[in-house]
Amino acid sequence: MLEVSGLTKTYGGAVGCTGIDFRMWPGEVLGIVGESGSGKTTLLGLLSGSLVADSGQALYSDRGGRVHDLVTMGEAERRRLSREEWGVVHQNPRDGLRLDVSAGANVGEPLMATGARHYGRIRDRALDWLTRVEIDAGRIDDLPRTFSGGMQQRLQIARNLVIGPRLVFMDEPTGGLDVSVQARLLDLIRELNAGLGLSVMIVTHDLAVARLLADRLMVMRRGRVVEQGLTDQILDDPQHPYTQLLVSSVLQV
Ligand SMILES: Nc1ncnc2c1ncn2[C@@H]1O[C@H](COP(=O)(O)OP(=O)(O)OP(=O)(O)O)[C@@H](O)[C@H]1O
Repeated sequence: MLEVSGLTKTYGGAVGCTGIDFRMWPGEVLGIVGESGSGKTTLLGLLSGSLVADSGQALYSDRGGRVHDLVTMGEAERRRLSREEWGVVHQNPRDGLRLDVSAGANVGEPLMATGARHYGRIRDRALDWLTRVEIDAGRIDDLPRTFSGGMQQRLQIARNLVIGPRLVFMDEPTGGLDVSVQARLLDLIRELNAGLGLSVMIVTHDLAVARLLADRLMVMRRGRVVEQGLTDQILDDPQHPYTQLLVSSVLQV
């Protein structure tokens, strides 16, 4: 579904990420781990369209089997893919929600953006998704600002998944949530991945989150991928000295 080679982004003289090579298959959860500043968010931004790469290639095969290079594709096509095939879940739900409209409208809007017009059906779909992410149906007309952090995060997930995306980018989706809320959210992401065959690229600095969710891991350091492979293999038998340090929790904060 995604084949990335030589992807590079610098900020002035500073390296964001460089020479990134990897592949991603449909239905897979790919975890990106590494210390702060290792380039995880930069990589996610390059793929999801919020940043522009300096060089490299990222070939994405869409639902219809058409291949697009995310580095060189036009803005109109990128917007179409964002609307119809991708989701982006931000660490801070406030970055991914509209706080001044109701929970129902937050979930309904992406449907309208993809052409849905029938109010009753849009509301039904929104209601269905609120229930799936365990938000009480009675809260459909409430503003997200009246929700707890965990509820806002689940609402952000519903807003992203209502259009039935193929690929969802998640940047530390459970960061800043307390442990029990985090556990429920991780269960939810797992269910959605298994139930919908959704592909997920998830950035986390938390190896326990990576272990629970990811089929495969990429370990980043100073803008480069130092090791990648099956999650169990990487965490149980790390080969690169940096991964060994990471796993032995010396670098975990
Ligand atoms: N807008 C920017 N301007 C200048 N440098 C930046 C910018 N964004 C990121 N960088 C630099 O690029 C490098 C990679 O940053 P990035 O945010 O991608 O890392 P990260 O692994 O996501 O870190 P964190 O876990 O702290 O979010 C860092 O050295 C960072 O200082």
